Parts: sequence; structure tokens; C-alpha cells
Amino acid sequence: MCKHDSGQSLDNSHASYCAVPLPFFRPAAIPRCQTSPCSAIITMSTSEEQNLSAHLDTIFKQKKVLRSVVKRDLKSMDPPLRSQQDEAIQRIVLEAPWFRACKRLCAYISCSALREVDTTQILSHILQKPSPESDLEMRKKLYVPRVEDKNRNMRMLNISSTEDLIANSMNILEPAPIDTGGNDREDVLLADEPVDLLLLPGLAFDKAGRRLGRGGGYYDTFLTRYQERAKERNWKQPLKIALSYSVQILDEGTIPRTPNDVLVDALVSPSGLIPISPAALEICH
Ligand SMILES: Nc1nc2c(c(=O)[nH]1)N(C=O)[C@@H](CNc1ccc(C(=O)N[C@@H](CCC(=O)O)C(=O)O)cc1)CN2
Ligand SMILES: Nc1ncnc2c1ncn2[C@@H]1O[C@H](COP(=O)(O)OP(=O)(O)OP(=O)(O)O)[C@@H](O)[C@H]1O
Repeated sequence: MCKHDSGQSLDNSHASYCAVPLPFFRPAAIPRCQTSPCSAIITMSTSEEQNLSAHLDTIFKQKKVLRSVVKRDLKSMDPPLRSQQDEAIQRIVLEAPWFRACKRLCAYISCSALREVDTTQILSHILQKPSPESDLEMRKKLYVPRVEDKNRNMRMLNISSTEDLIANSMNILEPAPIDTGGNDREDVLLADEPVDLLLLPGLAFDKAGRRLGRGGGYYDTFLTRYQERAKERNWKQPLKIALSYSVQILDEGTIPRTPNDVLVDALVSPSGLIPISPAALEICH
């Protein structure tokens, strides 16, 4: 479990769930994890189930409203300011000791139509062809997202070149499941070695680690699965670092949260790294 410097719990099962507390809502009755067997059988009466479902509906509606507000703000961002922030964020990542030291990572392929923080320079840096004198040890292994279906299933597959990418139906570049040699690409959830770092996209964030995604549940599902695997194998948990324009950082308490929402460890904004969890505070020292 992570603790804020304020002492607030960052454990996904214990932190507060939503912006608007509802008196009938009983967090203890919520299944903690829907992707792995639960240790306790939770029984709810029909009326409790109805209350829970109504409560979750309210949160999803609040998220939907917030998404449209943030999308509007992103749309009205001045293009030169956006480029300046894209540059600053990528420079901060590329120069950071936690990025330089990382050996394996998952990162998103930014989509300009979605007005996401650009990752082009970060990806080019990782994928650049090694010169004869460059140290092979310095190379990083990169995994990028591939949406498998509309049921929250997303895999992170290994690529070694941007030529491995093709646009999907949402016009986001992603890898084909088979490489040019006819082999299955390595799936990070099946890999024998852990990743150190996850660079995450999102629509909005706060300084308590909350993250508002695009509503597909892909990232929260993937993060839960990966963290379970790391726990089973006694691996160090990777740092979850989200890249955010200034306008995407909202006041604490504004982003509604359900039990499935995974908190991030830190944000990179144009003004620098914003550490949130103890693991992130550690990398600052
Ligand atoms: N660059 C990038 N890759 C990613 C994600 C992402 O957020 N960014 N994903 C993260 O999950 C997954 C894809 N999920 C996506 C979910 C929604 C939309 C999208 O276009 N949403 C529209 C709204 C569509 C609607 O409401 O019907 C939008 O946000 O404007 C795109 C990707 C995997 N790859
Ligand atoms: N770990 C999970 N297990 C089961 N369902 C999940 C999980 N994570 C999210 N979901 C479901 O996915 C749907 C979308 O969730 P939500 O609106 O919170 O997505 P999001 O956080 O915006 O998207 P993303 O996770 O892709 O960034 C919801 O129905 C939610 O209950």
C-alpha cells in the first residue's frame, strides 16, 4: 500500500471512491478485484446491489461530464503552447534518472487527434538504431498498447521499430500481433522479466494520483492485471507515471473514482515531476 506525504492511503481498495459521498454507499460491500479470485465471498441483498449499481452509475455520469469539460479545454489550448508543453514534458522524461535507468517500459503511442501529450521524441529515443559503439546494455525494451476487443482487453506488445505499427479503427497506431518474421510479439503480461516504468496517457489527473481515462477501462484493467502478476512473482512494482498538460491537472476531489480506478505514482507536467506515492518520492532523492 502507498501512503501520501499527507498520510492519505493510496491503496486502491481503501482510498475514497468518489467526489460526491453518498450516505447509502457501503464501500465494504464492493468486490475489491474483478480480475482475480476474491479472498472473501461478498453477499449483498438485492437492494444493496441496486444502491451500488445506482451509485456507480452516478460516478460514471460524473466522469462523462468531466471528460467533456477537459476535452473542451484541450481543444481550446493554443497550438504553440501545446508544442511548448510537449517539448518540456518529453525533455523532462528523457533527462530523468528514472527514465535513463529503466530497462523495460510500457508507453503509449500518442494520438494528436486525441490531443494527448506527445510521446514521439521519447519513442524515437528508445527505438533509435544503436550505433556500433553504443552499449547494447543501454537499450530499453519497449511495449506499446494493442486493443484486443471492446471488452477492456488491451495487451502491451514488444516493438523494436515504428515500422511495426499500423493505425487501428480508432486511428491510433498499434502493433500487429505477429512480427515481420511471423513470430508472436512478446506480451508484457507473459514476459519473464518485469517492466520498471509505465508511461500513461489520460484525460485528467490530480495531485492525489487520480486519473480519468477515456472511458474504455482498458488501462485500469491492464494495470490491475500487471500489478497482480508483479505481486505473484515478487517483482518490484513499476512506476506508473502519467504525462499531463497543465490544463489536465485538476483540483483534488474533482475527479470521481470507482474501486477499479488505479492511482498513478507521479505526473510529469511541463513544470516538472510531481511525485505522489512513496515510490515516486524515493526517485526524487
Ligand atoms: N494513445 C493512446 N493509445 C491507447 C489508449 C489511449 O488512451 N491513448 N487507450 C486507452 O484506453 C487504449 C485505446 N482506447 C481508446 C478509448 C477511446 C478512444 C477515443 O477515441 N475516445 C473518444 C470518444 C469516443 C466515444 O465517446 O465514443 C475520445 O476520447 O474523444 C480512443 C482510444 C489503448 N491505446
Ligand atoms: N479492473 C477492472 N475490472 C473490471 N472492470 C473494470 C476494471 N477497470 C475498469 N473497469 C470498467 O471499465 C469501464 C470504464 O471504466 P472508467 O470509466 O473508469 O474508465 P477509464 O478509467 O476512463 O478508462 P481507462 O482505464 O481505459 O483509462 C467501467 O465499466 C469500469 O467498471
